[in-house]
Amino acid sequence: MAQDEIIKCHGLRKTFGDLVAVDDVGFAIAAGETYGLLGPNGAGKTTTISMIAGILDRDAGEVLVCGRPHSPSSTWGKRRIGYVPQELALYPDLTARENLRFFARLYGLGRAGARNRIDEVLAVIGLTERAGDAVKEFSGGMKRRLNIGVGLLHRPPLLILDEPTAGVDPQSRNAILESVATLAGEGVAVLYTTHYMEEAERLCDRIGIIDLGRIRAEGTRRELVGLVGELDRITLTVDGPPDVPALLTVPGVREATGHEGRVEVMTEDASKALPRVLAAATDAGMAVRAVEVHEPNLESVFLHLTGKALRD
Ligand SMILES: Nc1ncnc2c1ncn2[C@@H]1O[C@H](COP(=O)(O)OP(=O)(O)OP(=O)(O)O)[C@@H](O)[C@H]1O
Repeated sequence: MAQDEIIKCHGLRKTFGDLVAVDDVGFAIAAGETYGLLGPNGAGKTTTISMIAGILDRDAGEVLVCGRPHSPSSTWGKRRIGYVPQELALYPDLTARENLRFFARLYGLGRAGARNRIDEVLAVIGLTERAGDAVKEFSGGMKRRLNIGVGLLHRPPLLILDEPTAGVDPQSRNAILESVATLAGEGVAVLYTTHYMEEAERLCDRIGIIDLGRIRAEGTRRELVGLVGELDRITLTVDGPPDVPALLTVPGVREATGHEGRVEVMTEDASKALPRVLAAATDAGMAVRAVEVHEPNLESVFLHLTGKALRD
């Protein structure tokens, strides 16, 4: 195994009667890396991570946690996984701290160790100030954050989050995304499922696009976009007719087209090409009035791969 590979799975398959919910799914996640499973409702995300977490039997395939085979009966692996399902598992009449204390005891944390860890976890999920309030007074997003906190108590090297921001308020959504980034920064491997393209783009180092139970493509955002041959587009608004041939000589520019007042430049990486394009435009005597950059997103990749939109 690669030295810092926390989770590796391959050939995962699960059927429910005639329905193949997950088919030949595999990926690996290193320490400190956030891997996103991006796909629409029913794509097979929950089924996949349930098999990895060891709460659902698989029909085929293998899961390795820190290099060791993992199965639903493996407590060694489960101790290394923090699994946060979509459903909340909290006691509404208890405070946030009491909930964490209860679960810390379940995990077998000693009293003193638990106290420190609970404080750390409350800070990570941004609920320190509300620690003494009953959970029934919390917003949906705060409950979701506390649920994540429960999954972190035993310091798992792998954190699995199932659509953690679905239906939460923007403030909690942001807090959740920031917590995940902090945890990854501390070396936790994160497996994150979502059908929000923006979240996958913002948070995930690598993304597996899943549809109808299969991973259709995998890579960084840029790799995925490159896979379908999509280019970044820089649009310049200029005075008068543009000098298109001058822009075509700029390194990194693949295409340029223009007409009175406007020119469009296609490039593999707009952030690299933009300064050069602007310099070339100025050198060629074009007066640039406005610049617009359009980078193709995962929505267009998903559409290209599956022929349908990520969200209906
Ligand atoms: N216990 C089950 N029995 C029968 N079918 C199931 C079961 N669990 C999941 N499925 C089906 O398997 C497919 C994959 O479902 P899964 O929940 O893994 O998708 P998902 O990508 O997580 O979607 P969602 O975001 O809606 O949870 C769906 O067609 C679903 O209806």
